[in-house]
Amino acid sequence: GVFFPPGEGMLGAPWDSRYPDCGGAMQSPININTAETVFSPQLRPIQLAGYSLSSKEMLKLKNNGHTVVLELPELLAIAGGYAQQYKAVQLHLHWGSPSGPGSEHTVDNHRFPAEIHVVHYNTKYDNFKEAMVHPDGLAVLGAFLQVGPRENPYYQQILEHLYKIEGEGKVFVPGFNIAGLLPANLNLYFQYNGSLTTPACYQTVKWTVFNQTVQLSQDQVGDDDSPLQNNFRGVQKLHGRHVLASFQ
Ligand SMILES: NS(=O)(=O)c1c(F)c(F)c(SCCc2ccc(C(=O)O)cc2)c(F)c1NC1CCCCCCC1
Ligand SMILES: [Zn+2]
Repeated sequence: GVFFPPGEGMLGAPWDSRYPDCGGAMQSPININTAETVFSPQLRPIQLAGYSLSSKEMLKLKNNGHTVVLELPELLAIAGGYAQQYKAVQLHLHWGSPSGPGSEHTVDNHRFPAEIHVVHYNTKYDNFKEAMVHPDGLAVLGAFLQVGPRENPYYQQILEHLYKIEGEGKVFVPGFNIAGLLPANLNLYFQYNGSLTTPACYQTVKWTVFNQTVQLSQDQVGDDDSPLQNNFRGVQKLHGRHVLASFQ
């Protein structure tokens, strides 16, 4: 299923008529205007723990009608860069179509071909359903995907199974080093308080958007017959929020 026009639900009605938070003042995604980011030296490098999974671990890959979701074991955790501990829930992708790019965040109004989101929840709550309604409940690591000369073997571990879940299906893929889906340099990032970019748009996400991009081959970024296209929400107003940067 294709996503509906940004900010609109499947019935053509704006999301916030059914989900009030979708009309809130701390919504995501946003355009990151690099001239207005605030350098914050206290932002430490993001550290990942437990991301390198054995191929004995089987991970569920499913097409939920909006995106492709890889469910992640709670073994994966953010071990640095956030004040509290967060454990992984799932990762998913946002992409465009042959007619245009599909990242959710933009940088200086530049939209990238695609964007990966690795969703984590704060372990002071019992599970992500409980966590996602609390302001410090979720942490999402976002990275932009760009077209490069070489195939990305880590993304290939997911993309090679997509044809099996064309409809709304699921398949199990062997574990691999999930960190390979993110940029090599986790020190350079933007951070701000925002929301889920899909209903119910809970304003409970501390977003980290990496400055370095991930390279995939042209074939990997998507061809015109991929079933899911343009599943990104339009950028939202900052309403006075500041975007922090871990670098100058
Ligand atoms: N960018 S994002 O993180 O807001 C996001 C999106 F933009 C998304 F578009 C999605 S997929 C659309 C929502 C959805 C639909 C079906 C199912 C299911 O059948 O399991 C689940 C979710 C999507 F799954 C997510 N991430 C989910 C948000 C819903 C639940 C909270 C925790 C998991 C992260
Ligand atoms: Zn997302």
